[in-house]
Amino acid sequence: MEEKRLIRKQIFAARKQCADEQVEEWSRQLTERVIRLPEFLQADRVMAYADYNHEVMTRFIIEEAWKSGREVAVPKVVGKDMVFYRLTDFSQLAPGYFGIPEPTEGETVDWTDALMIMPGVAFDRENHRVGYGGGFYDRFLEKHPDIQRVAVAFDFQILDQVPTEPTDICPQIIVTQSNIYRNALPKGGLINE
Ligand SMILES: Nc1nc2c(c(=O)[nH]1)N(C=O)[C@@H](CNc1ccc(C(=O)N[C@@H](CCC(=O)O)C(=O)O)cc1)CN2
Ligand SMILES: Nc1ncnc2c1ncn2[C@@H]1O[C@H](COP(=O)(O)OP(=O)(O)OP(=O)(O)O)[C@@H](O)[C@H]1O
Repeated sequence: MEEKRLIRKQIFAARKQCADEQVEEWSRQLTERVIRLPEFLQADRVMAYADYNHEVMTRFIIEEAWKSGREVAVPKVVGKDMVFYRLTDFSQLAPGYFGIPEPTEGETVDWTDALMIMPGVAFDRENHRVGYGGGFYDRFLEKHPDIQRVAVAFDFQILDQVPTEPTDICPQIIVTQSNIYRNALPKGGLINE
């Protein structure tokens, strides 16, 4: 869809403009919110992603998860699917699909009950999500309905409205450096924490 293409273009440009230090600072702030969520505290398993190109850095969330004894996995693209591999050290990652850091080898996991930290390009306050357009998360989540979905994004990735499709699976919670959006509340209500 043309509108999604324009949104991706706009957000990629904004992400590119951010200084590395800014991305890191916001990612650290956002991590503090994520690790205080009851959903995170209750999770034994965290399905994260390995960031690239100024996405929200997941390194601090992953380190916190390890520190508190939680298991962590990250995705690798295999054909049209994502396969999650257990991650115990960042040295297990190497540039893969479109240069995204991916696990090179190791143990795959098939968790049905876990907390997922989702990436995304843009979101709106009703928790609709636009990704890179591969449909990887929608296809994976369709098969894993019990996985809790927490998206992470910078404030500039939250738009008034983003286009949706019937196959989209939205995050239940979006965390930015300054807000938490929960779609269980009316109109995806805003909670300041
Ligand atoms: N860090 C990270 N890992 C992830 C995702 C993600 O969003 N972030 N994914 C989430 O699905 C999956 C990979 N999905 C992708 C889907 C399409 C393209 C792609 O076509 N990239 C091109 C064009 C980008 C564009 O301009 O639209 C490129 O990078 O050149 C890349 C990744 C799995 N791993
Ligand atoms: N459950 C599904 N089954 C089959 N096709 C799907 C499914 N979910 C999405 N698709 C298709 O995948 C394509 C990309 O979907 P979409 O634009 O929503 O990707 P995205 O969520 O932005 O990307 P990503 O999840 O990779 O970040 C679309 O053509 C869509 O119809």
